[in-house]
Amino acid sequence: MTAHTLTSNHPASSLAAPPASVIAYARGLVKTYGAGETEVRALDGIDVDFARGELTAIMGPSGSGKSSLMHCMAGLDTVTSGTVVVDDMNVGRMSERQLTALRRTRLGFIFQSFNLIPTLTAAENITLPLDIARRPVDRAHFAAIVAAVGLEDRLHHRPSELSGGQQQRVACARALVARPAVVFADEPTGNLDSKSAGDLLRFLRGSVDDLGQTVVMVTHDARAAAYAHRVLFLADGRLVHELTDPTQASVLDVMRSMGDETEAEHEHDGARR
Ligand SMILES: Nc1ncnc2c1ncn2[C@@H]1O[C@H](COP(=O)(O)OP(=O)(O)OP(=O)(O)O)[C@@H](O)[C@H]1O
Repeated sequence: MTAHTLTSNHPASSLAAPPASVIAYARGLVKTYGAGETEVRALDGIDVDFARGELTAIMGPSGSGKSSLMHCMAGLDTVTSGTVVVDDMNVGRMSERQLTALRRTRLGFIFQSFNLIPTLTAAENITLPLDIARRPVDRAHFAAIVAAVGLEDRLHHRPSELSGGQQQRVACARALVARPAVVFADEPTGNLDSKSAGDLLRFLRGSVDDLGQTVVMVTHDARAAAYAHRVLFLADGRLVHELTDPTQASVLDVMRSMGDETEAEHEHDGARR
């Protein structure tokens, strides 16, 4: 395990070009909501690199900017200032049409609430991004992903006929089927029991280790973060800490040192259950 406090929120590092192993990065990323007295600075000058073929977790107290960072990186929200590059594309300079195309063809998404189409079967939900983009389905890749998430005998079921864990595995398969450059997962285990959460996290980590996928995951859960190669910690819209090869204990230690006692104690109780 390696831990260090980050000091990269300064202008000089904004000029540093990332190495080729970086698939997505932000430089001087600022995101504000509202204006005048009601302005909220959700991201306060973030410099960050996301390595190709790694699972990166983003943690931090409620309101620290985790979702804002993910949404800006994924072209789901506009950037106030700074640069965001994903898969060699400057997300901040793209039109809404280009962003839609980027999200459909180069990015995968997994949300806490699964976001499946209720009238489609599991198989149809999984291939939806390719069908919308009118791209052919690589049947061998489809079969490999479906087998990896253990959904072979559920492909013809609709979401209402699946458990929460199975629905999230469908969402995972959907995120991976188009071989995206990056999968963004926002609290993917937030609605799952601990067994289903463990299954999903093992699968996500496996997609990185076995398929070379890149995954960026926002989570409150120290157990989930321990599946990552690297954990980034946000506070007040800044990157304040980073762990490589984290364990649940090392993540909880950082959360406590950041004063995130409530979350840390909650996680500790959860770990004992
Ligand atoms: N659409 C919005 N309009 C106004 N303020 C917003 C909006 N979205 C986020 N914020 C504010 O920006 C800050 C960062 O929010 P963000 O959702 O990114 O934090 P978070 O770390 O993901 O929080 P949580 O863990 O509670 O989901 C918060 O102060 C939040 O209230």
